[in-house]
Amino acid sequence: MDNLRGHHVVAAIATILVAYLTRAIACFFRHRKLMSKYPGPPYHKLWGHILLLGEYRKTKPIRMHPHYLPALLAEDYNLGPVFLFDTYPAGPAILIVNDPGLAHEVSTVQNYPKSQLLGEALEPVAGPQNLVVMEGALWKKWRAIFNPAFSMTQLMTLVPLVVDSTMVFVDGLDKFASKNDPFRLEEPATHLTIDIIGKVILNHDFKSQTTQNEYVDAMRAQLTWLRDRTSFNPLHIYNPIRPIINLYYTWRMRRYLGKLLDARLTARAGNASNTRQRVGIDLALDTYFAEYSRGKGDDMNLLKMDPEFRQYVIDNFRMLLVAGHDTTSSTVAYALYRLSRHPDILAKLRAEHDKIFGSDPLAAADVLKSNVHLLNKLTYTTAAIQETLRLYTPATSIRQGGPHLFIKDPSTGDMVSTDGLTIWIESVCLHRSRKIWGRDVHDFRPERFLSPEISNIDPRTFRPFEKGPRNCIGQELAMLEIKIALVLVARLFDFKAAYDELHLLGGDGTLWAKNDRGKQGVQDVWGDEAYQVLYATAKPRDGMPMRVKRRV
Ligand code: HEM
Repeated sequence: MDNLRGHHVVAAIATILVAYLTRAIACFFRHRKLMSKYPGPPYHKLWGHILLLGEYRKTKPIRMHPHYLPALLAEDYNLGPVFLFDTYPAGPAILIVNDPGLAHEVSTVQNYPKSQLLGEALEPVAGPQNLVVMEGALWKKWRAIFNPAFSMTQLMTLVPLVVDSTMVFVDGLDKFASKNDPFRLEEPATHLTIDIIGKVILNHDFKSQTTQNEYVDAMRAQLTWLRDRTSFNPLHIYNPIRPIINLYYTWRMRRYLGKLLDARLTARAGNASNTRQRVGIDLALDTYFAEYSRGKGDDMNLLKMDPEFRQYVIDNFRMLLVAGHDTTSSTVAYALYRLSRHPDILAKLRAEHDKIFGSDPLAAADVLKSNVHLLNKLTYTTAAIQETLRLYTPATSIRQGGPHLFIKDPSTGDMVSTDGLTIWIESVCLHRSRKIWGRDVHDFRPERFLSPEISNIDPRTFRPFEKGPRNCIGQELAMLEIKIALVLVARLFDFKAAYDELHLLGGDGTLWAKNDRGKQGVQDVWGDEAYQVLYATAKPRDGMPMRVKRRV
C-alpha cells in the first residue's frame, strides 16, 4: 500500500517537472522566435547571441567592461540606430540605443523608467530606494532635496575645501615620486574624491587620503563583493556568503552615517542658525524639520527621527557617496594617463594653466582660492576632460522597456516594441562611433571639442553625464574636481603608465592585487592597454599602474 502511494507521489512530481520543463522550453523558443525579428547582429535560432559573446571573449580581454561590446558589435556588423543583443537565459535581452535622437527620446521625451537590473545591482550599495533608482514622486522629492547641494553657486563656495583635499593628493603623489616606485593611480585618486564628496554631502572629512576610515573601508570592501555581471561562474553568481557579507557592511555603513546624522540633528535642533549650510545633510534635515515639526512644538521634540525618513536619508547618503567618488576618480586617472601619452596636448594644457594661474605652479592653490572663478577660464582643460569622458565614459543609463513603449527605428520607420526588454542608452557606442566622430574616433584629441567640427555633431551625442531629468546631479561638481586636480597636478609632475611593471604591484594589498581573474590573454581594447573594467563602475584596468616624477 505504502509502495503504491510512493509511486503516486513520484509520478505526480514527474508530471509537474515535465509540465514545468515543457513550459520553459516553449517559453524559450517563443522568446527566440520573437527576438529573431529585431534588428541586430546575426541571430542564432538556438543560441541567440550567446555564441557571438563567446567569440568576443576569445579576441578581447575577459575583464573588458561590457559597455565596450555594443560599440564593437556596431562597428564590426555595421549596425543601425537600434539593435538587439540577446544572451537569454544567461543574461537579459537588451535593446541597444545607438543614435542620439533615440537616446533623447528614451532619456528625455519619454523618460523610460530605470531598469530593474540596476535596482538589483545597486541594492547592496544603497538599499532598494535611492536617488539613482527611485521613480516618480519619490524621486522628484529627493532630487529636489539634494539639488541645491550641487548648484554652481554652492559648489563655488566649496572650491577652497576641494583645493585643500587636492593638495593632500599632491603630497601623496610627491611621496610616490620620491620613492620612485610604480603605484596604482586609481587608489589615491579614489581617496581624493571620497574626501571631497564627504565634505559636499556630509560636511565631514573622512581623511581617507591620510588615515584608515571605518566607513570608507566598509564601502570599498563592499564594492568588491558586488556580483560581477561579466562572470558566468555559478559559484560566483550564487555565492551564499555574499548576502551575509553585504548585510554586515551595510550595517557598518548605516551605523557610521546614523551617528553623523544624529550629531547634526542634535546640533541643528539646539542651534539651527549656526549650523545650517547647503550641504546635503543640512538640506535633508531642512526637509525633515519642515515635514515633521507640525504640532511638535520646538525642534528638540524631533530628536528621535522618523525611522522611514531616516532610512531614506541614510541610503541616499550611501548612494551619493558611491556615485560621487568612483566615476570622478577614474576620470582624474584617465585624464592624467592620456595627457602623459600626448606631450603636445599636455604642453598646451600647461600653457593654459601658466596663463591663467601664473607661471609658478606652486602658487596655483592660493591663486585659485583667492579667485575661484578662474576655473571658468579653463577652456582647453575642459576640452581635455570632455575628450577623456568621451573615450572613457564611466557610466551609462539602463532603462526598462514596457508594453506601451515603442522606439521608432529611424532607419526603417518601424515601431520597435520594448516590451520585456532592457533598454540601454549606450553612450559608449555613440562616443566611439567612427561614423559620428570620424576616422580618428579612438584618438585623444581635445581640439575636436573646440573646433567648428563639433557643430556638425548632434549635441545629444556626447552624454557622459546622461541627459534629461535623470541626468547626473553631480556633473558640475565632477568637472570642478577634475579641473582642480589637473590645475594642481599637471605642471608639478610627469606621469608614465607602468603596465609593463604590473608584476611589481602584485603584493600592494589593493583590491586589484587580490583578484587574478582575466589577467592572462589579450590585454587591450582598440589598442589601449588601460581599457575599462567593470568594478562597480567602469575603472581603469588594474587601477592604472603609473610612475610619477616631480618636475618643479
Ligand atoms: C565624471 C564623473 C561622473 C560621471 C561620468 C557621472 C555619470 C552619470 C550618469 C551617466 C548618470 C545617469 C545614470 C543612470 O541613468 O542610471 C548619473 C547619475 C547620477 N549621478 Fe553621476 N556621474 C559623475 C559624477 C557624479 C558625482 C560627483 C555625483 C555626486 C554625488 C554623482 C551622483 C549621481 C546621482 C545621484 C545620479 C542619479 C541622478 C538621478 O537619477 O536623479 N555623479 N551620473
